[in-house]
Amino acid sequence: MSSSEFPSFLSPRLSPQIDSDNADDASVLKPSPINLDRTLPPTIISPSFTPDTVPSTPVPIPVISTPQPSDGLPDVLPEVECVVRARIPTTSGTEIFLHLYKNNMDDKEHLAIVFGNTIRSKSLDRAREGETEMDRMIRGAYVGRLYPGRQTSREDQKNGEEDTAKDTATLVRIHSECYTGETAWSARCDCGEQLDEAARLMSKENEGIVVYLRQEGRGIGLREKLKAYNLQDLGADTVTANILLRHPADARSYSLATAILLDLDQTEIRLLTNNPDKIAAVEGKHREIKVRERVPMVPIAWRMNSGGIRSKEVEGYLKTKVRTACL
Ligand SMILES: Nc1nc2c(ncn2[C@@H]2O[C@H](COP(=O)(O)OP(=O)(O)OP(=O)(O)O)[C@@H](O)[C@H]2O)c(=O)[nH]1
Repeated sequence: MSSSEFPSFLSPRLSPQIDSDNADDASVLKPSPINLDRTLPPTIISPSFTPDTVPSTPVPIPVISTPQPSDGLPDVLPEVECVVRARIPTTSGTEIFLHLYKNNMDDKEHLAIVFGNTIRSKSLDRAREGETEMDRMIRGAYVGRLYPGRQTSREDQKNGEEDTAKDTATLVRIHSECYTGETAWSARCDCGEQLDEAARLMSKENEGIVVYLRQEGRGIGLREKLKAYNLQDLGADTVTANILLRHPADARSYSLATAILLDLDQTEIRLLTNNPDKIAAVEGKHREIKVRERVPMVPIAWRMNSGGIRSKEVEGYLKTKVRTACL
């Protein structure tokens, strides 16, 4: 199947209403060119970064040597346990398996969105004392598919679940929750678009994992992020706004993602990101996981004629983000 045959994975978003009788209104919605700061290093703003056409499938970049881990990686990974898993048929036609985790670090419900039916959680499959077959099926610890009247969690092993040897590392995206970008149609960032793009690429491979971490607003939470937006409207960039609020520029941590990936039996991955800090952080202090390749996430707005989020706010956000990017 060619990539063009895959359904769009875009979630329903508000589309601008253009009044055809009023050409002036329509011109307001025209995309404006990205005006990258001239002081950025040439390697980041080279023409290869904004080519006329960018392949819809990004070109992976092998990770030869991992960047030095940033300070503060924990010596011991948190403990995680997948407490429930469920099949989700999606609007694009792709089926995903949502894995909900608990952990010994916080009380949040972190998730793994698993594409394909070959990746399994070790903690989910582990037998629980005293549980019945029905208990196992209700918490999602079954193989194959559920159907009315099914009696056992362990049947159906070969029903659509082929144990074929893999020759490529799994495509993984570590995604931090962004209520504004994913739910409130925000054009201040491209988080929702990046989640959709990750889903599109994983649907294409019929395999992949989005680890969805509940660390809203680069870890400062929604309330503080909204204050940061007001500071941005007052002229600060996204990093300065955090600092003015006495928060670190980026308060996220990825050790839960490392632990969740290990629970899903992943030790070698291809990581979808532009953020160099994520590579070292997700590999863990003791290199529990190896990132074989980095797959860039070029914003759709930077691909010629490809649509994507356009607004003066998202341009400011991307401009700040590109300073730390490894595109
Ligand atoms: N504090 C703050 N957080 C923001 C802002 N805009 C988006 N976010 C949050 O940033 C997170 C996404 O991080 P980004 O830095 O955009 O991207 P990334 O995940 O580090 O990098 P990629 O893997 O390349 O996408 C989400 O949790 C968003 O809620 C902002 O202006 N201020």
